[in-house]
Amino acid sequence: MHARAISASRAFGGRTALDAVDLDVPAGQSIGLLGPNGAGKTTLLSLITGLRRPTGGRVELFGGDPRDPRNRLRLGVTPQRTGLPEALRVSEIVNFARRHHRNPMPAGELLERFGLTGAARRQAGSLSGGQQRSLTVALAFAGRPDLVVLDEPTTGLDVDARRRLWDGLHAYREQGGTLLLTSHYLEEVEALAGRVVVLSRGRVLADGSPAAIKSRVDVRAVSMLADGVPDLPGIVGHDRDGDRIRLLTNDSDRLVRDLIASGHPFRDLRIATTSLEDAFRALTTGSPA
Ligand SMILES: Nc1ncnc2c1ncn2[C@@H]1O[C@H](COP(=O)(O)OP(=O)(O)OP(=O)(O)O)[C@@H](O)[C@H]1O
Repeated sequence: MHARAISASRAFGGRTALDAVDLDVPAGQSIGLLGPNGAGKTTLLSLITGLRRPTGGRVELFGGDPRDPRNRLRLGVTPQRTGLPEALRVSEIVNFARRHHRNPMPAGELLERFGLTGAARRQAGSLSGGQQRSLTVALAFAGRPDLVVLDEPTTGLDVDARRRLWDGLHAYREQGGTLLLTSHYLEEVEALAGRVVVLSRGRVLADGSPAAIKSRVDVRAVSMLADGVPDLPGIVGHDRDGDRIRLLTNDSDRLVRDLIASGHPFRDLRIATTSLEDAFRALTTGSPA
């Protein structure tokens, strides 16, 4: 097991950010941590990477203490926000990272993998936002790590830059690497992870294949002008905006058929996709606020 959280909790002051979370990260697996803002994803990563200690439970990295430098040397990390020394060239930054490791990846290979070959001689400050992000992710791979932990690797990147970065991550996976990443995008964890763990309010809500998670968070909103909420099967949550009632469901076709058959009076029916945040709330409470 490359990393493990055993009933791990973390509080900040009186506030619980992580609440008795169990997570196994076996060698060779790619895991996507998905969850709304404030779910505890970054906090969990900070425990696994040894930046913070749990206030309850235990966390192991390579079977030992995440703060032990011997374990951390086998780890590659890209935090959510990072700075680059703007005046240094890309190749200088890459070599600086490589020098911390005994058997680093050749600089050319690393740049090639993340689509940065043409930028090797440029100063970091002159790169586009996407290239800077790709470089900070690439640096996590400099030491041929056994486990790579990435916090929202592609947030803010355009579609092309995101795909290029995904290609780099796929290459690592194909060589047997172990990946733990957070994301706000279901599409991203589907593309990169074989397993998805959904966190919400500091707890694990769901843990399964991307397809299984997708079917649970694929929620539609059937909304209408009506007086009350109909009592029908398949409604996983509801809310109200003035006279408009929004019914959340995993099967909008069936809900509409049942609604009409029930004779419940309504006007101005609309069907819309929902945000992932809605889906998480439906998963958490069965009834979004
Ligand atoms: N250093 C800190 N001091 C106080 N509270 C904190 C600290 N770090 C995190 N928190 C709180 O812990 C909770 C979990 O935050 P965390 O950053 O782990 O969530 P997240 O899932 O990574 O969110 P996001 O997707 O926005 O990055 C939040 O309520 C946050 O406000």
